[in-house]
Amino acid sequence: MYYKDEYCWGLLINEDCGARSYVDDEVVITRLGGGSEKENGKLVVKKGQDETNLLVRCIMKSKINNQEVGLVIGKKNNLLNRKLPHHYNVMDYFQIAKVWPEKQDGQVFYKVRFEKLNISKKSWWARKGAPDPMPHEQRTMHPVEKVCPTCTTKEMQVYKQGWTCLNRHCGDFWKINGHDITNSMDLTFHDAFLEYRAPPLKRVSDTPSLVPDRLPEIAKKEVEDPHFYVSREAMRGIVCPTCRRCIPRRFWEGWKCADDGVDQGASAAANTTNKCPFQKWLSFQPLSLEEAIGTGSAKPRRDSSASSGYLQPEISDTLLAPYTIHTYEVEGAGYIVHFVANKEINERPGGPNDLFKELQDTQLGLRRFPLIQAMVKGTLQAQFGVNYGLPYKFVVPSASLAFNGACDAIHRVLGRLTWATQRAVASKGHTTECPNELLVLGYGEGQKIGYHDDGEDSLGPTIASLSLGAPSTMSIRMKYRYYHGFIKKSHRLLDIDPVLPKCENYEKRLELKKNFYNLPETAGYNKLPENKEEYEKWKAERFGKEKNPKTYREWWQEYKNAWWEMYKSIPEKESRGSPPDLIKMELNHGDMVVMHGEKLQQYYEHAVSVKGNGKLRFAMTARYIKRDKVDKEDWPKGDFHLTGEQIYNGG
Ligand SMILES: O=C(O)CCC(=O)C(=O)O
Repeated sequence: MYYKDEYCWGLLINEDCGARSYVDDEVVITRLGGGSEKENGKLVVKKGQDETNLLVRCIMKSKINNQEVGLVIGKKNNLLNRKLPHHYNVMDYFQIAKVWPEKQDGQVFYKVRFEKLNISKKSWWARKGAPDPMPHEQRTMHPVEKVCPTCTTKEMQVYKQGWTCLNRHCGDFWKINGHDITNSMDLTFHDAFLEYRAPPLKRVSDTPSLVPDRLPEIAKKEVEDPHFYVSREAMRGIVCPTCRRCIPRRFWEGWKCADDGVDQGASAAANTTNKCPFQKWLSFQPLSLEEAIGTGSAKPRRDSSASSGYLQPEISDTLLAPYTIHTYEVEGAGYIVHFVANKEINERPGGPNDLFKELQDTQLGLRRFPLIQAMVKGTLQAQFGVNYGLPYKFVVPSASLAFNGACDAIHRVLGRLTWATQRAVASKGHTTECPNELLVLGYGEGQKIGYHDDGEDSLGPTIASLSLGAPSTMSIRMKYRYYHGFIKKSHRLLDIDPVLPKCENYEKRLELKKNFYNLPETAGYNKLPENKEEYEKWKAERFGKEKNPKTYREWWQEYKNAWWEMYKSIPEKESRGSPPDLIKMELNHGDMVVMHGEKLQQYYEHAVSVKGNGKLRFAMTARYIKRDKVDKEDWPKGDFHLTGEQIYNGG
């Protein structure tokens, strides 16, 4: 359901709309989603709904206030017995004719009957050969109505099998002729219930078209604003004027309807190939640095972490001058080095100011990739990207470009990040591999990348990034499961819990763990097994011998009980939310960040958002990808040879 202000504005009907779900040329009946699970291929209602349920509240509010609802039918919905043209197909505006509770698997849940608003016109999804619709005034069919003898509610007959009271608080609810409906699956809708038409809805608002034509407005905006292409509005999709398909803005250059060049996008998910020739390329005028940064974006040279309740960095103006260096020690995980740039660094020939300009003047091939973990398969990332060198997770291998042949700016960025990688790690007395991959991300107005990690097993432990253009904030926090000690969805306790410093209930959790492992009281968190191997070794030593009076299962059960006892004793407000940010870094034009430590990616996650009204930001992130994790034929893509000015020495 798409809802706002507790109004239902739109609904997607896809697979599994529940028992008796129904779609014809004008009527749609569906259950309000949520609370059911598939068991042996059958949808079983596990959790009931009542009037306090958000979806029920939204649908009721829309019904009472005569709010029309836009319906979208998904390809997986087979109630129409026809092949639908797209993955998701906009039907039309509907009115909510009836909302009522039903009972199944011992749970009460809600159903909705929608009626198409404009019934004077044949629906595009109407059966082949269906006659023209009858005028509204000739539709006289109406279901029989009865007054419930127990609660006096007047109710229409919904089911063929007989009349039932649909007031869920009445003793006669879900009874036919005084008998409980035991097998609700046998019920069918009465013909009159399907065929009656509610009085036409007085439309309350000037509802926008469900298939908006944005092209005239885009043409106007492009004339008014030479930087329209990075605006929020320019990031939205359009409807193809040729084939009526929704086209997301997949390309930096604009919109293209055909699927060519889309490897894992929405069309791949829908398993279709579209060859429509329509494309709309935007006009581009490069942004100056001032325009990209935007007005009103404060430019603190110190991280927020340096001045508030976050993890404090160690600050040095001399370590790698002219950069100011902020070093964050993330105990038990690794470290983060923030290279804070300044005017002198940025203005040097070939430096960040020049790079920002050159990157805009180059056709980089930026495009939006599908999110790896998306609720709806094929959903695209907000920002645009292009990958150089060995392929990284966002792209299919063939989409990564070789360093050889990349423009000079890319090589200079690589030079800077190679230098930053080596120097940051050397400042802590370590060494690391040089990068062989570079991901360029282009962010438009207000865009952000949500919390994620770069912790794939194909990656080395060091990640370096350079920020150009608009300022942004990088936030780093512990992952939910490590912060709380259990998995969010299943509430399953972590068997290998590292009990990291600053996690929730640190002391109590550490004490329980030390008891569990029989560790001395003085032992720190770093004595706990950290991986499966260490854990299995401990388990074999302790429980492998017959003489142990307790089995591992009993031991674990006792620990689990004690853990949840401890958890229950903590006020809910303090213990269930998202983990707090540990570090907040202000990334300004020319800044670089190096994260080092495998565990940093394993236990922590980071997010970056463009600040204020910043309009354009490039983030260039260099990593080392382990060659053996990549197809041999892609290896040459990671080879490069820097010459002259491309080699950076920190000036
Ligand atoms: O935008 C940035 O600075 C960082 C991008 C990022 O998190 C990534 O590439 O994984």
